[in-house]
Amino acid sequence: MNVLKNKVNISIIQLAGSKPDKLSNLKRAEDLIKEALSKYPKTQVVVLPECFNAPYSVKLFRKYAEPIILNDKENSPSVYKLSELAKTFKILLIGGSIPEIDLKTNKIYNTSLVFNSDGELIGQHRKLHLFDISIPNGITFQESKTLSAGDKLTTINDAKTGLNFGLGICYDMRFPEGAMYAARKKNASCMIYPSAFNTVTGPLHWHSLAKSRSIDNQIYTILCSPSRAEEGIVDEFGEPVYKAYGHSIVVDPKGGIVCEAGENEEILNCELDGEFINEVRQAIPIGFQRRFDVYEDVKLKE
Ligand SMILES: NC(=O)CCC(=O)C(=O)O
Repeated sequence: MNVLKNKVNISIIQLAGSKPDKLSNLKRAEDLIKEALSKYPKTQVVVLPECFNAPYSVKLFRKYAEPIILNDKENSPSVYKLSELAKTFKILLIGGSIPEIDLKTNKIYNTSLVFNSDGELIGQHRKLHLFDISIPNGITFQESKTLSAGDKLTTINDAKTGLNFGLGICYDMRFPEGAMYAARKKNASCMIYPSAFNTVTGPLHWHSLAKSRSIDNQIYTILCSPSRAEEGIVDEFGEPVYKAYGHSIVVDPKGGIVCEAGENEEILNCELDGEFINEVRQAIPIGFQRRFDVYEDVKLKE
């Protein structure tokens, strides 16, 4: 089965660590999308990082959260802006993630929204695995202090670009099942993870995780990070709250790095090639060689 018919051109935007002013974060995203399209006019898909519109801070998620209401510039400025950008620039926009408030339950989520080139919301993913870790002398972060977890895996098939992909947010990439589900059950050609690793776990696992998700499933893996400002991501008082790793990256279905950013703001661009996925799958045919007769208990149910 052809997993991706035509090549798809994608730009990954490593935006500056999100500042306390939401509207200026949205403006920065707009400016860099414009720049991406002028540098890479073939761009069909644009990806932004996790929590690109607000400081990535457990204490601040609620303050910055907005409901997902379409066409409501006042109450949902980020949703409005993402839709407008997708439509204006005629792109499939993976809008990083934003803190979302569900007005019915008052719960807060870390949510990624996807808009097609008509500005229509065609998918949304609430971070499924909350980033709760505590590494002695390293980093402690407890998203679950203020966030609730989503309860669905997300795959999105965009008819206009032909891109069928799985969507996760950052820590979700540590759980291989989401990528397995997208690739094996939904025939996705890539996994896209708006992310914000940090300077402790980034050097440890970032590249290995991207390569693992690709090699296991013979798909592309795309990780989009904020850039690493020297002072880190700061709150409204200028206090550092998080230091993002940077190194946004695209890994191909064979596990090779297609492109990788450094630590500063940067735009990556590459093509996703379905033919290459087919070649890798023919050369190393693990898709047909799985022994579910032996490990039935970990089989994804048909
Ligand atoms: N924003 C996140 O989910 C960070 C995940 C992370 O750094 C990790 O090591 O996993």
